[in-house]
Amino acid sequence: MKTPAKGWTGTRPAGTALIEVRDLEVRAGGRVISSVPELDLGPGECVAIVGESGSGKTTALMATMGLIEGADVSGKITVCGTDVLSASPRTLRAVRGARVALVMQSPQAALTPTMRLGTLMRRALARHGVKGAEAAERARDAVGAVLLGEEILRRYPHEVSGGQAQRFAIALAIALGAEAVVADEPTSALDVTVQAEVVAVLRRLRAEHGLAVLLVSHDLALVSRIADRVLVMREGRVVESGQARTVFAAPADPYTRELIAAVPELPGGAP
Ligand SMILES: Nc1ncnc2c1ncn2[C@@H]1O[C@H](COP(=O)(O)OP(=O)(O)OP(=O)(O)O)[C@@H](O)[C@H]1O
Repeated sequence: MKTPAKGWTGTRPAGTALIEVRDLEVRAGGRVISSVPELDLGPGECVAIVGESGSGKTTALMATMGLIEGADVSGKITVCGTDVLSASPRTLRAVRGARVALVMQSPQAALTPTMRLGTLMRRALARHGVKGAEAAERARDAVGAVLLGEEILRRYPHEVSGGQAQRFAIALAIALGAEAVVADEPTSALDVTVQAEVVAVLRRLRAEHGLAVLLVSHDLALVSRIADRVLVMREGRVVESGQARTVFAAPADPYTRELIAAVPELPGGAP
């Protein structure tokens, strides 16, 4: 029998997480800009990293995906069984391309402006060996899964809204068979109603497709609606981590209390 994972990460057997981070440290300019002692993301789970601007959230996420440049990264990072710090760029690209998808703040900027979304999806699928009728079916299913109509596939990036572009980016991940989405502030460029749509889509995909989500956000209200577990970062360190419900109901660290107090929608937040 496998040994259960330690601490707040729960009772999942060791080695079954999609993403496992231990003793991560990112150093730049002679200081530690981000350190995460322990982070596990299992199938269908949502883990959120929260904290003020500059606290090291994005750096932790980028290091996990093997995307840090100009800084030293140490520790142990495993994504879908791949040791990120020793893997070749090619292996890392394969993991990021298909099994774990990155969703950034402004997906529109990442879409080729002269290419219809359907063409873009077909090409991405073709790169992974999926063509013809199967590609068409996957594309239709994936846009349906993020609650977009099929006509989105005939549009160009400038013809869709920010929320639709964000959902399309998630659909692309689903079509490629991603098991996890790693999202950096996926809703911060969107207005409140559209943010709610993106959150609803992520929740649905977790429930129906078992999609795991690793989320960076400074939006605690959003995190409280979607995350199972949360890490609170300040000045490059994790000051508190645990089950989201527990952290939001009874924050142990004064900084977490401060963050929560600033959000009126949260219990414990200012009226
Ligand atoms: N390559 C680098 N070299 C030096 N400093 C860096 C580097 N990358 C990030 N930093 C610094 O590390 C700190 C953490 O940055 P990071 O972007 O991870 O914070 P964040 O919590 O995601 O903030 P935000 O919410 O504003 O994106 C910042 O002070 C940033 O300026």
